[in-house]
Amino acid sequence: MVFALAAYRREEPAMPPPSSPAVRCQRIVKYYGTGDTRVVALRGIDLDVYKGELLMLVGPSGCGKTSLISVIAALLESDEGDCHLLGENIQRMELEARTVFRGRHVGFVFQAFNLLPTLSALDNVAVPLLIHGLPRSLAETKAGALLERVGLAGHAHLLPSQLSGGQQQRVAIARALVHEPDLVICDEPTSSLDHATGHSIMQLLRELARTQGRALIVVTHDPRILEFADRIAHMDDGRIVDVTRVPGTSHEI
Ligand SMILES: Nc1ncnc2c1ncn2[C@@H]1O[C@H](COP(=O)(O)OP(=O)(O)OP(=O)(O)O)[C@@H](O)[C@H]1O
Repeated sequence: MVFALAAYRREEPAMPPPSSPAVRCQRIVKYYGTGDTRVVALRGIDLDVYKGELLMLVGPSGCGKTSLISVIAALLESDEGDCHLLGENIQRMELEARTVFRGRHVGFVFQAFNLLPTLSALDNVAVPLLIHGLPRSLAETKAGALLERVGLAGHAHLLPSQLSGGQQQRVAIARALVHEPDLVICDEPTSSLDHATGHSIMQLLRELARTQGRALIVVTHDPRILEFADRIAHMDDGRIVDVTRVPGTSHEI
């Protein structure tokens, strides 16, 4: 499915032109299963994603979006081709090095928020920093600053169940960004939110990515948020069939 594009407004300051890509996929092929039951999920994907860029990945169910972001994040090994993240071929790394590299450089935002229900908003955001070995007081200071940045300074000590869906997604965004990753991967970040909340979440994601030069990949079925993209990669049957540049973008790649 190829989404129609309308005219878009641009409010953020222009970013400088990108240099080397944060993500470079070359001829990525992914199979599941063997023999008669083999499914070809990715059929030779070439894709670059640049720092400061928001790339949306769209297409019908089963076209390979989840497989592609999983290969990019090295959660899934491809069967052919290479994927470089920040110039590193992470698929070729040992498992432990790959996990450390992913933990340091990639942040994730999911449709279902995936917050830990017994931890406060502050502690949820601090978790990645504690995992990276930061002292608790420093982790909490950083987490608090990011909660403030996403507009939830007054909600730090509330549990996820005491927050609205939009507020929970803001906490999830703060958690995804607190360790300052170079790449943020968002899987359907707005699909459980109403239109206005989804809009404000996308605005926040784009601002936080752009001002800090991060690369953002957003998988979505939600045509209402396409206006936030710099580029839209349309997938079908394991291929990228079209890449649309959204009018007004400052990136000349
Ligand atoms: N673990 C698996 N085992 C077998 N086949 C799989 C597996 N995961 C995905 N597939 C198949 O691979 C193809 C691509 O799936 P994928 O989940 O990447 O698509 P998608 O575009 O993310 O779909 P959706 O929008 O529904 O999440 C589909 O045909 C799917 O059925």
